[in-house]
Amino acid sequence: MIGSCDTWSSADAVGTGAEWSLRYTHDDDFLSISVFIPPSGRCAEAVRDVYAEIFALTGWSGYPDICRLWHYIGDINGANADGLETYRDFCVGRARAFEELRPPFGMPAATGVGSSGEGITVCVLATRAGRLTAIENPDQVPAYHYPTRYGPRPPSFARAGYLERAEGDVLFLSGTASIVGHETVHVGDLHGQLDRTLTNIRTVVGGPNLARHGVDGHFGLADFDRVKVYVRHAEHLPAVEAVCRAVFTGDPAVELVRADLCRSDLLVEVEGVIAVRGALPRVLRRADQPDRAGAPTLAQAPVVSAP
Ligand SMILES: O=C(O)C1=C[C@@H](O)[C@H](O)C=C1
Ligand SMILES: CC(=O)C(=O)O
Repeated sequence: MIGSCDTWSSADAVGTGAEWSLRYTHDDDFLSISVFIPPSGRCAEAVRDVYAEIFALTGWSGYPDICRLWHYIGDINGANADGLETYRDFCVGRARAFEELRPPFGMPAATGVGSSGEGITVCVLATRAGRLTAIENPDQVPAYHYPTRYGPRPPSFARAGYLERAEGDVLFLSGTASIVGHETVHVGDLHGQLDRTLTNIRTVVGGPNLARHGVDGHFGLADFDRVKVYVRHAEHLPAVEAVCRAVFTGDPAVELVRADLCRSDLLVEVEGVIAVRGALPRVLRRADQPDRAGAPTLAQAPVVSAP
């Protein structure tokens, strides 16, 4: 299973290019970046440096707001050369980038899961149009405030991001799991973790929570246009798929993949996207989801292939 990012093949891509270690594609509204960090004994410094490149590119390219990131981390629960879990090493580098470089946007929506390949693949979606609001969940401690029992530096992401734009708003839901406060709940219980994950999602996208963030909207599981589910154990995939297809009833493109997760006691994680008033932006559609005009599109959402 290799973490990878789709790159655009759509004829609508305005441009593609490479800068430093980054590859990018952009259209009128979005900049899509992908970068691979080769495996090493420790990753924090390389992660910090790659994030510095990402912040620089989004800055001078005129797409200043990072609205979504995906991180596919080889051996995510393994130990680095110092015995620190790889994910925690990754979080140290990312936190340093945010603290030292202070990007102009709020904490972005993100996903951080395992990849059975080596190294770290980072995919970024940035925009220049619209107003981006970071969304938190009142039932969860913001990840960037997690205590040090989860690592020397906390993860740097928001529970969701809400992008208000003239063409139609977009809600980006971060990878969401069975965490209440800052603790994993229902350890060892797949259905308990899935139920809590779905409850967290309903809370994040519900009207009262969005209103607390100054966003006018009320959504539920049936409003999702795309859902991606990461499941730690392959034998759990059928049961998780049955539940997800029963609750995400808005005919979304539900994808399930086997993947390790950022905490060794997590069994399942769900991310998604909601298009508000209109179609999903082309960059967010799956390759097999032609747009209404029938033109093929290639979504930015990365592909984490099953083993
Ligand atoms: O570290 C992240 O960016 C992250 C990890 C998981 O909690 C989940 O995938 C969301 C984001
Ligand atoms: C671990 C996880 O999913 C979170 O921090 O939200």
